Amino acid sequence: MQKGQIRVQTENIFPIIKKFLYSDHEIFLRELISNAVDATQKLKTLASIGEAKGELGDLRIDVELDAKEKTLSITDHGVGMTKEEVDKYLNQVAFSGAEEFLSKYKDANIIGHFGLGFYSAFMVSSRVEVLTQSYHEEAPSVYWSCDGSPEFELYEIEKRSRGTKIILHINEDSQEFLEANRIKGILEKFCRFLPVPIYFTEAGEKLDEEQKPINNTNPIWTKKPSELTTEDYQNFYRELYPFGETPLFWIHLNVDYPFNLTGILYFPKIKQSYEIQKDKIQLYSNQVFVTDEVKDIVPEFLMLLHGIIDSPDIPLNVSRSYLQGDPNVRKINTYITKKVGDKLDEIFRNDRPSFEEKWESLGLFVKYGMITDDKFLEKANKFFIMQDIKDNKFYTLEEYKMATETLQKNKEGKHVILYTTDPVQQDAYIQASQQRGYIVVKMETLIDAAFINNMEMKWENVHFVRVDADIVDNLIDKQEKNESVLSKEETEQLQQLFSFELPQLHATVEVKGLSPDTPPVVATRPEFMRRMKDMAGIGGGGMTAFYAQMPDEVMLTVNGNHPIYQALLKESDATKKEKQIRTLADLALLSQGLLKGNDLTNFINRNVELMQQSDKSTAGAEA
Ligand SMILES: Nc1ncnc2c1ncn2[C@@H]1O[C@H](COP(=O)(O)OP(=O)(O)OP(=O)(O)O)[C@@H](O)[C@H]1O
Repeated sequence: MQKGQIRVQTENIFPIIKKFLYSDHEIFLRELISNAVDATQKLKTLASIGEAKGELGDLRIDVELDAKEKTLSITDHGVGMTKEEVDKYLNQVAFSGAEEFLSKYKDANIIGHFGLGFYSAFMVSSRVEVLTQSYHEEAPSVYWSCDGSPEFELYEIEKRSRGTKIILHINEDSQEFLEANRIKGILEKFCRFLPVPIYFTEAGEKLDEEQKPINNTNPIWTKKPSELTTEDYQNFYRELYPFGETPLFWIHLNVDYPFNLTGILYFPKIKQSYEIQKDKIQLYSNQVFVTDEVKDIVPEFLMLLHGIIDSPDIPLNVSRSYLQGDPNVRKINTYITKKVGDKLDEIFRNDRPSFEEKWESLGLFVKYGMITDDKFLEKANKFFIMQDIKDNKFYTLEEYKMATETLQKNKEGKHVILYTTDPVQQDAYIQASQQRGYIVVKMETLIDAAFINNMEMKWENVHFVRVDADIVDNLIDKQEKNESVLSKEETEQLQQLFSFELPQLHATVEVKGLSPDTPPVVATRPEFMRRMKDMAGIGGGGMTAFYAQMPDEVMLTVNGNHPIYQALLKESDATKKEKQIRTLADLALLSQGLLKGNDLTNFINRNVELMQQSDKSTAGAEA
């Protein structure tokens, strides 16, 4: 029997491991099962090149819980270890790097706590025993045991069958790991797609002939896309997210150079932007679950996708801040972005109707991507589409520019994209625009305000104008003059009549000669101010908070050419004239949703009164 001291630089590493990984003790099981899987895969490789002889047998891994004995054991039928190997791997290797270990794990924000390996067993055990038989048949079976102090025992034992059994004597602080449900939960989380079948049993439980492994050893992302059907992809999605709706489509990732990455990304169906859940992508490393916090690994805008990424080339034992600078991670980011762009482009070109049908969900990813990622923007410029409110027709940017070339270019030669954020509320303005032959597109989602601001900076020669930002004559700023039929005196008189106080509003009045079929008063809200208020509304920081405090800005354009003023200016009853003027202004405010509370009540009362008066006068005329 060999007794000895484990060679460590730091006297006792275990309390330190415990301290650093306090919240993540459960990963010991992932580490031990990963080792068992590695040992099994190694054996298969050796057998395939003729180095391991004889029957391989059932290469399963068994996790057994004995709550009475307070043990948890993991048994594999892999390569096993000789006595020399146990000495080399379990005694020396893990401990020689104690200092390196400590410096690595000082940063608590480590991605996967990977590479902690066998010694993580001591986080939860008061003693660890190893019984192992190497695939070299002539080598004797060995026993190793250690209680977490640097002392260990190592000796030969009676011949066992090939493989390794690790017995953990669960310590006082870790009794939770003696609960079957806790263990099942951990297995479900980390081992769901491991490539070797894993079985869980409790001591005393009757052995079930039909027992099924807890894992799916052959998840579809490891297969070739050509072998898979639509149904396979949809079923796998359901396996991952049992409550999810059928995804719109998916991308099968598969590269082996210059880095190794496989996986499937799904585009989920989204109806409302507030439904978006980030952190739905799971990161795996050789089929071992690592994390579902993929920030820094996946481009920000693609965090809205669902699915799985499996890459052994993402460094997992480093801190997140380090990860951003990692060249592999940067390449992976670029690759995924490119793949997503290509896929969208492909669907757009091959099946535009289906692309348009999915735009309600897709639009969100695409716009988010265009805002945050210039490489993606380049691609997306070709398949980004906008929908005409009139006939629901979709336009790409180029198509829109072409369709509006003659009517919607302003005096600087910029293309003016007219949009609505609320087709019901802005109906009057939309109709006015459409009468001019303008194309008004929908920009109704939460992301659109930011999107518009961004694209005005990124797209050349494009200017967005909300359909109610100005009177229809001025929406496309062409600097054309409208002649007014009113005399200078009449204009001044009108200006005077409209200059009453509007509480809570900052109103500017202007008398202009518009076409006679334009309403008598049009209320508009200047684009810039309104955007700032919208941004403040969704919590934009900085100056937007200041704009939130400001009263609503409104421009009242009085159409001097409207026939109503001919009669109104001649009205001798001053009160009646005042009331009518006020009502015209209120109607305009009403169409902008700016008439509220007391003003709205006054408006109603005043109108009823006006109607009664005209009733009386007609009644009087009849009498
Ligand atoms: N179940 C096992 N069967 C055979 N060999 C094993 C087994 N478990 C551990 N070993 C040996 O012990 C070595 C050290 O294991 P440990 O888990 O500490 O590190 P590792 O697996 O090499 O790397 P990682 O840091 O990724 O876990 C392994 O490389 C392997 O050679």
